[in-house]
Amino acid sequence: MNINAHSIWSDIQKIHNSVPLIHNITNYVVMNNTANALLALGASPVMAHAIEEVEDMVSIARALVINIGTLSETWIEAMQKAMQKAHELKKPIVLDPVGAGATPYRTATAQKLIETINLTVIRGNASEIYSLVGEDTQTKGVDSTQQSEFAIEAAKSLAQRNKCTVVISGMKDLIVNADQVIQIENGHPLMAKVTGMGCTATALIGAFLAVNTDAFIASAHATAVIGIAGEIAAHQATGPGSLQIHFLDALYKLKKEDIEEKLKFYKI
Ligand SMILES: Nc1ncnc2c1ncn2[C@@H]1O[C@H](COP(=O)(O)OP(=O)(O)OP(=O)(O)O)[C@@H](O)[C@H]1O
Ligand SMILES: Cc1ncsc1CCO
Ligand SMILES: [Mg+2]
Repeated sequence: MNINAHSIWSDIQKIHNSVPLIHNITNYVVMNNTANALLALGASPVMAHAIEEVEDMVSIARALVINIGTLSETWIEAMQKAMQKAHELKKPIVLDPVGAGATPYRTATAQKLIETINLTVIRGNASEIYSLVGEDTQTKGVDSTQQSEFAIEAAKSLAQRNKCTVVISGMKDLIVNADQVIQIENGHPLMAKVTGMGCTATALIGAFLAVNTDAFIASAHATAVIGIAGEIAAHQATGPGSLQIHFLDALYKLKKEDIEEKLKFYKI
């Protein structure tokens, strides 16, 4: 399977034209960042975690984004309820296992959510993905202690076992399913100095899943777009503060020519 500027642009246009509602159950830290990124991309975000409304919200949404960044018991219940409804209605679900591998509670919760139903995509950094297959690793809070390649076998087995796509983010981004791997080399180190860039990648994957039923390609497209927008933003920014602002503007103003010029990916 291949991705190119044309296939990425075609998905972006579908997002612009259909403005898909993306239901996010996400953490307090990044709610504002990920909602703004979804808007800049052309999607329509809503953050809703009350157990009383998650089924109704997911029923009108085109994709569900689950993020365990600031979890507690009632949130987990709401996540499971939303996931079950999404599954019933055949809507795509993307999980961000934030901090899995940092505490047993986070690792066990992420694993429990994965077992709840078949997810469409799981995206995390290398430490988080590695921890999901029961391997002992130390995630440093929400940050990875490993390079992306470290988690590739874990990602493959996770993808195979759960019939899903797995995205490992970091300096290199790896898009993994049972029988193929794409490496995307867009992005900039300054992105790791802004909280929630990974959570933003997960939310954008949600938007691409809403318009593209091929989860592997949709994930690769979203990952390339965040990397390219991050690269453009980093060249204009003087530090993490201005990077955030420039990132939203770059995402909003992204052109097909930018993708043609900057897209860097390899099949491995
Ligand atoms: N050193 C780097 N070089 C290039 N891009 C990077 C680098 N580090 C992170 N990125 C990019 O930043 C984005 C977030 O990836 P990262 O692995 O930092 O997520 P994360 O650890 O889940 O972050 P968070 O928990 O803060 O949301 C990805 O798009 C990734 O490609
Ligand atoms: C810093 C932080 N802590 C919990 S969630 C979050 C956002 C980045 O993952
Ligand atoms: Mg993360």
